[in-house]
Amino acid sequence: MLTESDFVVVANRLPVDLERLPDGTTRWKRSPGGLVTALEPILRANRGAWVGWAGVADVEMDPFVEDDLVLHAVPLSADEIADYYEGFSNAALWPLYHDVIVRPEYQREWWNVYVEVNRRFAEAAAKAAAEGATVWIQDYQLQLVPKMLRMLRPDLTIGFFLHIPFPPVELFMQMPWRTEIVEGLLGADLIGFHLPGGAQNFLYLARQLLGHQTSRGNVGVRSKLGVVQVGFRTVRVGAFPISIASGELDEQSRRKSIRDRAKAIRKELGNPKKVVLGVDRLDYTKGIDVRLDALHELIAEKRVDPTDTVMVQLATPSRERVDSYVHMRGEIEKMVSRINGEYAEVGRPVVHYIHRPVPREELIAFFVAADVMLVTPLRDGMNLVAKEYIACRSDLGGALVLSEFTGAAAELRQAFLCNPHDLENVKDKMEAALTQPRDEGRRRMRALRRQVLTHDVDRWARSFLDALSHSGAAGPALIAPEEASEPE
Ligand SMILES: Nc1ncnc2c1ncn2[C@@H]1O[C@H](COP(=O)(O)OP(=O)(O)O)[C@@H](O)[C@H]1O
Ligand SMILES: O=P(O)(O)OC[C@H]1O[C@H](O[C@H]2O[C@H](CO)[C@@H](O)[C@H](O)[C@H]2O)[C@H](O)[C@@H](O)[C@@H]1O
Repeated sequence: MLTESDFVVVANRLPVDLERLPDGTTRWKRSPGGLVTALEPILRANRGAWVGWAGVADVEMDPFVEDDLVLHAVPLSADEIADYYEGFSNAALWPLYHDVIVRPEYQREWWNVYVEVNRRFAEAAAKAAAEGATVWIQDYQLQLVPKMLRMLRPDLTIGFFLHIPFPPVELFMQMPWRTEIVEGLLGADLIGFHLPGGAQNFLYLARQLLGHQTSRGNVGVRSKLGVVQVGFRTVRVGAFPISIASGELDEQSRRKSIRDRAKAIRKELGNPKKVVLGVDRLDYTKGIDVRLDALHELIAEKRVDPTDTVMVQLATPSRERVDSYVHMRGEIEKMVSRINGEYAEVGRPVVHYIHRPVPREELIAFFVAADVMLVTPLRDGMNLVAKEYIACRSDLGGALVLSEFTGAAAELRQAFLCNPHDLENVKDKMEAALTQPRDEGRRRMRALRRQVLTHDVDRWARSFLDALSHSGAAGPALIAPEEASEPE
């Protein structure tokens, strides 16, 4: 029988996905995102557990251990996936929080199921947590869990982190269940956002919408936390920009096998003078259409030569049953065909488009191979791809074109920053990145690397958890991994 844990992470997804194989059997596939990499040492040192959905419908099982982590699978039926995940999370909250790039749909039935599923996650977390434990809830899919969990388990220290932007107040006010959401979040002891702006938007709502007393000064980055007084409880609000396991990626990208593969990729692309790369989930927030439009016009204006420049767009399928994603996929694929139809030669496409996830090592080789990385979201909470590209460029080569509307732009100031709503500006920045003098490129990349290598995901997790351990109702601080004895 598994014991209760002193540190529990609650996220929509488990760090493993259950795969159903053609012969009817199943297996767990590890999906080592940045979050699990960052939290693994703390999870291990604190008898940690992870509560989340297995990625497929109707998985009901007792808690189990996988790769030394205790996993609690929260079952979701096919209808719940449609209403809670595809519906309320990804067709209402996601577009609302990303500047209503597409119109959010506020369906009452989706909301009811969102409440029900949040309750199930809260109950699972309450079961997994030991007396006085720390529970860290992740992201927009679970905004009601902090309050629900506090009602079930007032002894816990509860943190919440939002991975996507928290929208301007005027947009948030569209949400029919806006009061419930702000109240849900206020169940936490510490609420984290990527940027101070998100934290300040939230403080304003806590004050104006719910009438709580709040601090009024500016929130800092990993400093100067805001405060909301909720009865006798003090809730803290702060900005903690997430990052990647940059040291590990730097090390991997230096390996000979990766360098050789990067050369081979350039060769397979026909050894063009310039390789331009995009790497995204296929999501309308990512501005894949913006960069294709820009490339198309640059070629038409003869500012880019399609015989010596090649673009590769790696696009992981995402949320494929949500209408806006289906529509956008069609649009992107038309744009790729149009550019190739007008400018490609037989056997030499201008845009290579791959609608599949790429294995990690291959992805790193693409980062090493690319002269220009295009990250052009219309809005993005952080954007880890931008940081991954930089971590992979120990050669100080390459150039990053980065949208000002990403969280990453606040830190990566030496990138070619662009406004994705201004196509001429995107074109100018792409051209500047393609033609930058070598020394300027090295200077920019050196500064970008200094930022990314000193601010890794471990620092992100520690800064949040340190602030949480110092928050009002906090129990004992978590054990730092180096203080803990080795697991048996
Ligand atoms: N085509 C792809 N193949 C493999 N991994 C991908 C692909 N596209 C994105 N990824 C990975 O998914 C993660 C995306 O994180 P991020 O840029 O923060 O955006 P989001 O979480 O919104 O998708 C990165 O770690 C990136 O390397
Ligand atoms: O779980 P999915 O629906 O397949 O979506 C994948 C994840 O997308 C979002 O990522 C965000 O978090 C990143 C890390 O903080 C950040 O860099 C990025 O800007 C965000 O978009 C989402 O927030 C996650 O919950 C999803 O799992």
